[in-house]
Amino acid sequence: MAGDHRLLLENARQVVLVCARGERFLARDALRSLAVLEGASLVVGTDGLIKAIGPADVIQEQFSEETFEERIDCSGKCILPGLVDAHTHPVWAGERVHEFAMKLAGATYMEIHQAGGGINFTVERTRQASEEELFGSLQQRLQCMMRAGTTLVECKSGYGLNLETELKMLRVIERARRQMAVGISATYCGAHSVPKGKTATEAADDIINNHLPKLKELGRNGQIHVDNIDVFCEKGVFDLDSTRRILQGGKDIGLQINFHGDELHPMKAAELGAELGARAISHLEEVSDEGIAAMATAGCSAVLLPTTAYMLRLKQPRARKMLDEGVIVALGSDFNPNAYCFSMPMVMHLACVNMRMSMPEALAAATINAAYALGKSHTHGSLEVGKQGDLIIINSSRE
Ligand SMILES: N=CN[C@@H](CCC(=O)O)C(=O)O
Ligand SMILES: [Zn+2]
Repeated sequence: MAGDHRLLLENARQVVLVCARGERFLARDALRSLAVLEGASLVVGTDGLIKAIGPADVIQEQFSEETFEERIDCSGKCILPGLVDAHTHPVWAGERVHEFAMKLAGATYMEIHQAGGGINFTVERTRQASEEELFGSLQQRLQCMMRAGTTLVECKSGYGLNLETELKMLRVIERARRQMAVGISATYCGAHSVPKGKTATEAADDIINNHLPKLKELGRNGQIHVDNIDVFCEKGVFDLDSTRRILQGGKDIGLQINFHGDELHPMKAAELGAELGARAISHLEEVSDEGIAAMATAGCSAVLLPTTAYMLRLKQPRARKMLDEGVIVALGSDFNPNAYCFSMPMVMHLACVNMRMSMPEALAAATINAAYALGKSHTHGSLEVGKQGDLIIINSSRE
């Protein structure tokens, strides 16, 4: 039924705005208390944007003459912004359950990787898979994420490594972006691993000379929209020099830098990211003190991935140190064949228990700060007038 507005959420016990003054991120003291309204209503317009939020009686009075396509009685319930998942690898074929058994028997992530398993195992299977098959599994995975409250998700390529398969993955992500009711930030991750038969330098040359020009062309004519460039900067994968060249190449064609760094070995990835103006760096289990300070100064966000440290039995990233130093801390599920988690609530829980983040810090990290990591905190990540009407209603009266 047509109406003046799409949606009226009435009389919620609590509306957790997260922030209310147009903040692009929350850090330091701003994380101590999030913006919350009690006994409030919220209106979403036909354009999908938030039109009004306020005390239930004020909204009722203000909109008394207007019609809504849908009204939901939120008495006794709590409204939150949709969750933002800042790091996922959701396009792939081929299970890696056998590797879980190997890890349980003592093998490390890198031992499996160097023996041709891990990412390169998934690359083989993903190269063989049809676009239709990849789209079908992506659709199902995104639906699972949405059911757990995610409304904006970063999606990486990176199981193709050659141009043909990287483009196939990016087309699949583009199709989901156009067809599905979830926000997507697309990341080109052609430097996720060094392909068989190439050195890291050769792979970097191929990316810079062949992949990036093609992405630029496809972006220009509107065929594929890519937001971010990623590299797995790690000992035995891409060293600091190759990482720098690839990220700079991506930045030169207008992509935001958002990469894997300082995960298994200290690489000075954080220092590099700060220098290059990176939006975000993920993992950071092995980040240096200098790297943390550089990220705080540069406004480069840290995307922490509690499922990785849990799955691989790594030491936890130093979330408390980062928060104390003023780094913008965000969270991601890292959904991939090695860390099979769709749920940002589970990620927030692990962040609280294992990384010692407070509940408000975890919620900000999974909303406004994750949106910042994707360059989308002007439109996503909090409930404020003019922002996207992405929200979740939970049958619980309090934040
Ligand atoms: N560390 C690199 N990439 C992924 C793992 C991908 C895989 O193992 O397939 C991560 O973020 O955890
Ligand atoms: Zn990753």
